[in-house]
Amino acid sequence: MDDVASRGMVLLGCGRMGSAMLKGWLDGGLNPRAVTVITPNPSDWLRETGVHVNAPLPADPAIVLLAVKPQKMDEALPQLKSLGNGNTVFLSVAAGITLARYEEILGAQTPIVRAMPNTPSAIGRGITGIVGNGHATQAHMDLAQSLLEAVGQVVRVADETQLRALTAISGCGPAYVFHLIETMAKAGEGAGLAPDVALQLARATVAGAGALAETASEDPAQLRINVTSPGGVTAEALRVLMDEETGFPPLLERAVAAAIKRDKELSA
Ligand SMILES: NC(=O)C1=CN([C@@H]2O[C@H](COP(=O)(O)OP(=O)(O)OC[C@H]3O[C@@H](n4cnc5c(N)ncnc54)[C@H](O)[C@@H]3O)[C@@H](O)[C@H]2O)C=CC1
Ligand SMILES: O=C(O)[C@@H]1CCC=N1
Repeated sequence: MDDVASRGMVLLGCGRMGSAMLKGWLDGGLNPRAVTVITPNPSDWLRETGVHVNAPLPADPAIVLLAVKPQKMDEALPQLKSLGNGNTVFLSVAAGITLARYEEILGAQTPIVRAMPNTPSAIGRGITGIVGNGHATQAHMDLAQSLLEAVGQVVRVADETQLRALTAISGCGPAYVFHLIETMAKAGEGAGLAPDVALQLARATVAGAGALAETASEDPAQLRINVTSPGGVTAEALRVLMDEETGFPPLLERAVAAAIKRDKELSA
């Protein structure tokens, strides 16, 4: 982090993901004057942080965070080409775009780390997978990891292809869980509860179960069994949800396969 404070950091794009990460770093004590953000539409929050917005680039920043949409990368990234092939690490959170594609744009000697975070990073509860190219040294990987740990847990994956599956599970996963909350609330309404009560029940149940799954010594399967009284009520619901043909297992398998297919399309 001393290196970031002295050489500086650049953010390309500062929407939901970029802001969540920047907030974590600033809350952790990073000097805003060490940060330069390039973004066409800076938010009020960003302007008030005291970072440099759309200012000239530092000559040799320690790190560049790439946080534009994958579809914007080809248009946005070439402006940073002068920082490639040096000792600046490029840390990308964009889905789908491969290390090889970054090397094509920035130069083959550029240290690049691909990362896939998720939106709970906004409250310091994210989980991010990372993988580096051949020029990302241990020190570069450690820098990327320590920056990402400011917003949650970090796992390193052995090779880039695994980032696809990780994206489909933890990158997209919060959306699946939010949809579970929505659909539980809807089902509660359908069964006669007031909408606000149904939403409160669904939200607290998912949050409470998540916290229990994270802290309990038992694994999730045992926690499920703990809820399921033999011959009781939960068992009947689980008979539907755990059905091998029509329940969660085949449904989630299809959802994950669809996410992976799209990730492949984005990297084509
Ligand atoms: N939202 C999520 O849950 C996750 C998103 N990601 C990745 O993070 C990246 C950003 O996603 P979000 O933050 O959700 O999108 P967003 O739309 O909130 O932010 C993108 C930002 O890039 C800016 N931008 C557009 N064109 C630009 C240009 N030419 N130069 C500089 N900035 C430009 C936009 O103004 C915007 O502020 C994507 O590549 C996505 O794949 C990764 C993990 C999770
Ligand atoms: O939907 C997307 O493409 C990004 C990647 C993971 C979460 N959001």
